[in-house]
Order: sequence, then structure tokens, then C-alpha cells
Amino acid sequence: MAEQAFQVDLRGVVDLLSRHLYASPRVYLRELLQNAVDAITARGGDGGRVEIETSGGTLRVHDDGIGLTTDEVHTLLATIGRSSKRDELGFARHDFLGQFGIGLLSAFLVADEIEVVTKSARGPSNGQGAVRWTGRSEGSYRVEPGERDEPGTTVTLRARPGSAELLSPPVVAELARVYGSLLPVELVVDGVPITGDGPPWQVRHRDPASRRRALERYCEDLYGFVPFDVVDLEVPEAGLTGVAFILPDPVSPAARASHRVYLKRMLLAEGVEGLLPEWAFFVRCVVDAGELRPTASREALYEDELLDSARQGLGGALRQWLVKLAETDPARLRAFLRLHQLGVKAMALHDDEMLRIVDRWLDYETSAGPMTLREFRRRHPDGRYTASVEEFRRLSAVAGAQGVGLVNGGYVHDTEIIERLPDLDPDIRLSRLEAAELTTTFGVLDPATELALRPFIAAAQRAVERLGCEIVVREFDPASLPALFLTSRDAQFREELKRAREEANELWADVLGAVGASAGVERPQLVLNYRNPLARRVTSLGVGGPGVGGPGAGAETTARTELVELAVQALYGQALLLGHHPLRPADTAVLNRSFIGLLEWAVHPPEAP
Ligand SMILES: Nc1ncnc2c1ncn2[C@@H]1O[C@H](COP(=O)(O)OP(=O)(O)OP(=O)(O)O)[C@@H](O)[C@H]1O
Repeated sequence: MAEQAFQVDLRGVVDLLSRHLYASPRVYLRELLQNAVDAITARGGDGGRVEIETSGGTLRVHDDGIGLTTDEVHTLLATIGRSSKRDELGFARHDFLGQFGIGLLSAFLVADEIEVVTKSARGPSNGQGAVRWTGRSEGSYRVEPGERDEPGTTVTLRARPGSAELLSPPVVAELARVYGSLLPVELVVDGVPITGDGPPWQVRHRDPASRRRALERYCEDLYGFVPFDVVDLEVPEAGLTGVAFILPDPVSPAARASHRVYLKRMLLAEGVEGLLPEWAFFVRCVVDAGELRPTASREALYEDELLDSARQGLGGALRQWLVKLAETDPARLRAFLRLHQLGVKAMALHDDEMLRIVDRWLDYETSAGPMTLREFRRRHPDGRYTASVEEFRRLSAVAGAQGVGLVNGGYVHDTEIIERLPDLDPDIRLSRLEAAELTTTFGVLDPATELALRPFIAAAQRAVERLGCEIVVREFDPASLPALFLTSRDAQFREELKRAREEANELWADVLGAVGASAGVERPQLVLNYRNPLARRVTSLGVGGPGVGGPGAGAETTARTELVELAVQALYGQALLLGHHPLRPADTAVLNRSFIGLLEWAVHPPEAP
């Protein structure tokens, strides 16, 4: 039985293209433009010119490319899927834009009839040899002698009812500009040149500064923002060049970053995803690639090994830029990190170089104020981190007061980053804080001591009364800590303290009387540590009862009362500083006064009687 050829109903194919392959019938112009450029490429030599004319619902695309012979017209134009742009083995030839042999059909999205008048550059050079091919959307075509003197091709479309808009002068000019403004041929629409200097990042400039300004303007026109920085991109194996614009504002890492991609200087799409590694969500790129492949719709990149290695290459370029910024302009790097730290932290999870940058340049919240992890380790070789912000808030003051450095590892990626630091250097030790480590248990003093201390506590209370602080004396560890300042936020410790007080109340309520009088008022507390030798000596400086130091009191008592006041205020100030509490003007004044007062005592103590 004889082999039969497939019969194709063109209407079904056009329907398929328009509904399922192309996002919009606007692509018809891109396909025509692409064929014209390929024909010019096939002819070889320099330059080439494509001229588009619009008039009264008719569109003409002229090119001075290779043209077609009569035989080629039959096989190439009239056979769906046949293309001159593949090699003997059927692979896409990399110098051409087209490869599938279906592009011309897209003209049927806007016209019922396509007319091609062509003359092959390889044919006879006299007036002979021009061919006219007319194809109709219902599937028939006609070939007859045509009229054309010079080699090249003219494609003519007449708008189908309803498609006139797409073939109107302003829309054609816009489409030509969108798709073809970077093309390496001369493109003219109704006499107006569309192509200019080519890719903006390849244009020569007087000096780097004016190049930079030009690229910033380009970014502003394209994306509507002035970039934080402009990074040149190049991945030779993908034939890729371009620029990355660093966004000047923070973006959500979840926002899909899309980029403007040209293939062989023809726009592929304005919103291509997956060109960069996922972490690089802080840039918008414009690139031109010669070797990357489009999907059949020509609206996305074909996911293959080459795209994958291009992605790695682009990620590498951004990474390189960051490393260089760290070396040459740390202040700018910090500014960048403030904007896009989430992206950089995400990178640091898998990339040692980025981890080093985070370690060295990114400020973390610590019990000793904001600083980098590296600086923190230098100051606190035995430092700890908390895995939640909540825990940090609760413990940082107390940790600070006890000399334990604490880093807030509670934000996104931070704990993982801190735990990965030994990958940089196995000697790096930054361990997680076990809450129990800091549990300070406040011991109650025995009743006799407590009773004996009452005059002192009263005097001490007067010393800090104006500061809105309450004095408490307890025994607690570490003994090296003379005093601890607890704000009402230090909930856990206040609980602890309250329990100690309640115990005291129960046991010695009658002895101690109104110890818990101020309970319930949420004032910050200065807890003096009776276990600390210095604090203990301060409590035993010896003052009289209420009214001591008033008129008529002995000179010595007055002096001692003054010393107690100065010492308590100094302890107050030091506890504030140790715990990194904010200093109000009144606090600073007291700190100053106590320092100067104690200094006076030290150099010139009031004469002992
Ligand atoms: N302007 C032109 N000049 C010369 N040859 C042309 C021109 N337009 C089309 N052709 C020929 O017709 C063939 C089919 O064109 P068509 O646009 O359908 O497919 P293609 O460009 O090969 O591939 P793709 O579907 O990827 O665009 C081309 O391979 C080319 O040989």
C-alpha cells in the first residue's frame, strides 16, 4: 500500500497557535520581523535593512535578505514545520532567530491572506526570478511570477475585519519598538528609524560616570526606579551580556523577580522568570543572550542545562559584585545590606562567601547594642544566642548585667546562619543560650539583717526616689554583680523576686512589717546584691533613722548619709549601663553627680572627727 502524507487543516493549526501557543496576536509582527532579520543574516555581509509600511489596514514588511527561489517557496513557505534554519541533523542553527517553521502562520492571527513577493540572492541577477506566493488562512496557496528587481522579500498582510487596530500605524510602530529596538539591522517604520545604538550597556561613553548615568536613566525609563547600583553581566557560554539593576527599596523575597530578556537582540519577553537564582530577588535585569533557547511560544526561556549554567553565572556575577563592594566600599555595602538583608541572608545559608559577608558586615541586635557577629565574638568569646526574639527581649538585660553577651538570633534565617558559622572556621563558638543558665534566684535575707538594713534602705530609697525606682536588697548570683536593674519588662525576674518577697512576708511578716508596701506598683527596681562585697559595704556605711542628715544632725552622720546617696546613685547608674538601658536626662545627671561626688570623696574625704 502506498504511503500517504498527513493532511493538515490550516484553520485548526491557526486556532491552536492563537489560543494555546501565543499569548497575544501582537506576536505576528515579531515573527515577521524575525524572518526578515534571519533572511538578512542568511545573506551574510554587513548591515541589512527592514522597512515596515502601514497604510489603510495594509502592512508591508520589506527586507533585503537572502530571498527565496521558486522551489524554496514551495517547500519552505507552503510546508508547515519546514524551516531553512535547521542543520542536516535537524538542530536549530544558532545564528538564526527562528527554528520551528511555524512563525509565518502567526500572520493568520490578524490576516486572512499573506502575500510574499521574493527574489533569491542566489538566483539570476537579471529582472527574472521573482516569485509571488499567496497563502490563504483556509489552507490554499498560489505561486506565480512576481515583480521585484533586488533580492529580498516583501510580506504583505491585509487586516482581517476586527484586526485593523493591530495593523494601525501607532500599534505597528509600538510593536516594532518593543520587539526590535535593539536589533543589529536598520529598522524603519513609516520612515521613522526604530533601531539606534544597540544594547545600552554596550554603548560607548566618554567615561564610566557618564555611562553609569546613561544606564540609570535607562533603568528609570524601563522600570521606573533609579537603581541602587548597576552591575554588568556576562556569561560567555550562553552568549549573554546585560545589566542588573539593584532595587533601591526592599522587596519581598516571595515576589517573583522577572527580567527583560532579548535573544539575539530580539525581545523575548519583558517578564521572564527563572533567569536568576531564587535568592537574587533584589535585582531587575536586562540581558541579551545569543545561545539560550526560547520555548516555541517565544515568551519564555527553555529550561535546559545551558539556562541552568547561565543562572549560576549570573548569580556568580552578583555575588562577585557584593564581595567587591565589601572590599572597596563597606559603607555602601552596609547600606545595601540594610535594604536587602533577607536576600543576602538567604544566600549565606548555602554560600560561604556570603556567610562571611553577613558575619563581617551585617549588624545584629545584641545585649551590648547593635554590632556584627564578628565584633560580638571578639567582645564576648563566650557569647550566646537566643533562637527567638521574645527570648532575647526577656533575657538580654539580665544577660548583659551578668556579663553574658547575647545575640538575637530570632529573625528569619538568623539561627541557621549562626549555627553555620563554624563552616567558616571550626573554632567559632557561639552557642545557644539555655534559659536556665541565667536563672538568677533571689534569696531573702534573714530577718535580723533585713531589720538592720531598714535605715539604709530608707536612705537609699531617698537617693533614687526622683528617678522613679524602688530599692530592694537580696542575695543572688553572680556575686560579682553589685546591682541589677529590672524594668517592668523583665517579667521572669520580677516574678522570682516577688516570690522571694512573699516567702519573706509569710515567715517574718510581723518582724518586717510593711516590706511589701509598694507591691503592685510597677516601678523599675534596683536590686542590690548582698552577696557582693562592695554592695554589702555600701549597705553597712551606717546611717541614722529618718531625718538623719537634717539640721542638727552630727557632721559625720551627714557625711555618711551623703556617701550612701552617692554610692547608691552610682550603683544605679552602673546597673543601667550594664543592662544597656536607655539613659534619660535625669539618669545621666545622677550618673554625673555621683561620679563627681565619689571622686571628691576619693581625693578629699571630709575630715574624720
Ligand atoms: N522574509 C523572508 N525571507 C526569506 N525567507 C523567508 C522569509 N520569511 C520566511 N522565510 C522562509 O520560510 C521559512 C518558514 O518561515 P517560518 O517563519 O514559518 O519559520 P521559521 O522562521 O523557520 O521558524 P519559527 O517558527 O521558529 O519562526 C523560513 O525558514 C525561511 O526559510
